[in-house]
Amino acid sequence: MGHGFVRRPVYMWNMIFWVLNNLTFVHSHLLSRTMRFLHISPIYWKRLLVIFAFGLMTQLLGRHRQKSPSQAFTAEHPLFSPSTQTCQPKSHIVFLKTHKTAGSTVLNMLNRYGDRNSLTFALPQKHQFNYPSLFNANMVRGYDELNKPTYDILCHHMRFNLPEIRKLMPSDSFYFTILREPATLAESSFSYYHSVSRVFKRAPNLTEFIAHPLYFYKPGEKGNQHARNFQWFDLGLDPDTPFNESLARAEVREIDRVFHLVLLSEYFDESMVLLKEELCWDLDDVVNFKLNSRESSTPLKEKEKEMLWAWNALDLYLYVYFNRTFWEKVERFGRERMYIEVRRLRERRQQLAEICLEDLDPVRGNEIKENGIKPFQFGQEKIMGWVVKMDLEPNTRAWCVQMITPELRYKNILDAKQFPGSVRNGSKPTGTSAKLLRP
Ligand SMILES: Nc1ncnc2c1ncn2[C@@H]1O[C@H](COP(=O)(O)OS(=O)(=O)O)[C@@H](OP(=O)(O)O)[C@H]1O
Repeated sequence: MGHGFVRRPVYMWNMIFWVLNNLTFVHSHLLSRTMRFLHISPIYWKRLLVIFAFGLMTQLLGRHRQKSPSQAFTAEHPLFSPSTQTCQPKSHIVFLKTHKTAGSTVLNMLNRYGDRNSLTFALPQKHQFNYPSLFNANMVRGYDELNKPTYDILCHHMRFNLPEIRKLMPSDSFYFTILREPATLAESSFSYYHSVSRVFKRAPNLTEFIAHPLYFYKPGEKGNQHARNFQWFDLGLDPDTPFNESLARAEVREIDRVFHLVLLSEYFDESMVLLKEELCWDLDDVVNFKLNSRESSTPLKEKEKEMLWAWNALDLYLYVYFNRTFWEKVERFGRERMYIEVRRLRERRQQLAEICLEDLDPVRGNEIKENGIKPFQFGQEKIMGWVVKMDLEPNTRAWCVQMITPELRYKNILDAKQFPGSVRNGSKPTGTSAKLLRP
C-alpha cells in the first residue's frame, strides 16, 4: 500500500525546527557562545541539536502532519489522535454509496486515490453487489472464505450488511457514507428511475405521486426502494416499517456507532474538508468535479416537500440526526478554519477546471466524443459530463481524465488492473496511471 507522492504542506513546527536547525549549523560558534552565556552545558546543547535535526528530517520527509491540539476532536470518532498530534493517511475504507446523493462524485475520488496508491478494491462480480439484495462477501470478485484476500477499499453500490462487510474488510477500516435531504432526493429518484421502477411507472408525474403515494405504492414490490426511504433501505433497514420514534432513534444511533463520518450532499465541499481531515489526505485527493448531475430538475413547492418528508419519515429522521452531528463536527473543526479550507478546495477545483476542461460548465453527454469519459445515460434523464482538453501534456491529461471517468468505466479499469489477463466487461484498461503527477 504505497502512497506514491510527496506531501507538500509546510508545517509551522517543522519550519521552526528547520530555521533553528540552519541557524545551529551556520552559526554554531555563535550559538555555543550563547549557550555558555546562558549557562547551558554542552550536553544540553547537543541534545538540542538532535531535536533540531529531527525537526529537519520531519520537514524533509513531510509525511506526518502536525495538528494543533486546540483543534483536537474529542468526540467518539476523533478526527485525529490528539495524543500523537500526527496522522497517517488512512487507506482501509468502507464507503456506503447511497443512491442519488452525490455518491458517484465521492466514488470517483476513492477510485483515483486507490488507483494512484495501488490499493486493492473489493470489486463486484458485475456492476454492483447484486443490489438491491443485502451485501454478501461472496459477491466480491475473487473473495474466498478460506484463503481470504485482503482489501483496502469497498465502495460500490450495495445494500449495507455489516457482518458480511466485516468478513473481508480490515478491522481498522474507516466507515463513511453520504446523505441528502429526502425531498430533493425523492425528486431526483423519481426522474431518474421513472422509466424502470414499477411504482413510478404507474404515476403519470411527480405531482401525482406526491399527492397519492399510497395509491401507486404496493409494499413488497420490486423497485420500491427508489420510491420510499431510499437511504434507510440502502443502510440495510426496512423502508416500510411504520414510523416510530424510539425505533428510528435506536437504528440511527446504531448507524452512528458504525459510521465514523456521515457526509451531506448539500454541503459537499464542507463534507470533503471533514473527510480529508479524517482520512489524513491531501486537498488534491478530495478535489472533484460534479458527476452524474441532470440537465435540469423540477423545483418543489413547500407543501410538496412536506408531503415527501412525511412519506419518507424514516429518511427524514436519519437526515435530521446526521445533519446535527455534521454541524457539530464542523463546529469542533472550527467554522473559520472550515471557511478557509472550503475556499482552498474551491480555488483548487477552479484551477483544475481551467487546466483540464474545455467548458467550465458541464455539457450534455452527446457533446462528449471521447468514449471513456461519456457519462452513463440512464432512463430518459440527460446526465451531464465534461469535455477534457485534447492538447494537454499526457500526464496532465491522464489526471484530468481520471477526475471525470464514470463509475462503471473506472470499475472496469480497476478490475482489469487487479485481474490482469482476464477478459471481461468488454473494456480495455486504458487510462490507469499509478503514479500521476499533479497538474
Ligand atoms: N459535488 C456535488 N454536490 C452536490 N450534488 C452533487 C455533486 N455531485 C453530484 N451531485 C448530485 O448527486 C446526484 C447524483 O447522485 P449519485 O451520483 O449518488 O447517483 S447514483 O445513485 O449513483 O446514480 C445528482 O443529483 P440530481 O442532479 O438532482 O439528480 C447530482 O447532481
